[in-house]
Amino acid sequence: MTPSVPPPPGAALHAFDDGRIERALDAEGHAHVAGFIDARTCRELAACYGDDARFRSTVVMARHGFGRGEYRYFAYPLPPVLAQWRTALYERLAPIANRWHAAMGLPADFPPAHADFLARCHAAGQRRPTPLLLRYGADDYNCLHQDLYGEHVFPLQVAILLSQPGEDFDGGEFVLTEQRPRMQSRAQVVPLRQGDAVVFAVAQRPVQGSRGTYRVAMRHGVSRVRRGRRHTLGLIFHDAL
Ligand SMILES: O=C(O)CCC(=O)C(=O)O
Ligand SMILES: [Fe+2]
Repeated sequence: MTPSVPPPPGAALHAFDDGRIERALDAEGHAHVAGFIDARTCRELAACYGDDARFRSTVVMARHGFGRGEYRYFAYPLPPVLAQWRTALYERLAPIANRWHAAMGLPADFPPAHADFLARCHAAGQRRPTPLLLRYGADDYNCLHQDLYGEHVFPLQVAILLSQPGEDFDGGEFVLTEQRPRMQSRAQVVPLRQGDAVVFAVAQRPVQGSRGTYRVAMRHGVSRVRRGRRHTLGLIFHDAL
């Protein structure tokens, strides 16, 4: 595929253009992109957490039974680099999203440009931006969940680890579970390092079985942080009601 949106600064988009991400997504429902952004960019993004003017809302997870820790949703306009990454990543993931939806018997009509998909979200009342920064301290964790915010759902999302395991924090592993029909859940840990991204299914993915394709339900979360401070950036492609 020749992307029409050039790679934005600071992110290793080439990893998306050689088919490796697509093959991993098809096989496992997630793809680990090592070294997606550099350590300096990680530190700059994590440092934004305290900048109130950038955010539309703050969620204290314990208040909602979501876990322990905090996250903040960015306000529009997004910081330019996030807007560029969101646009460029969407364009690379939309063909995969369409193929997955077709395989699952769902509408496979995600437009090639993110602006057109956002216009669809906004017309349905999903107008609030969903990119977020998460912050965890010792004993914090994120319960298994699905980031669904309305009728319009783009089936893939991206998380980027901004802190360095073993230095900034211990524990706090990124966990994915999948549940096949009539089977117990299977967990996978993605061993992210600082600056790594994980692309993963928001809620479900197609799996090819001997009797055709079936849907597997996916959830993600974070195990307990044992020490230190952990920051993550989340990029979700649908907006929220
Ligand atoms: O902190 C994490 O690694 C998980 C973040 C998350 O739930 C998300 O980006 O949707
Ligand atoms: Fe999430």
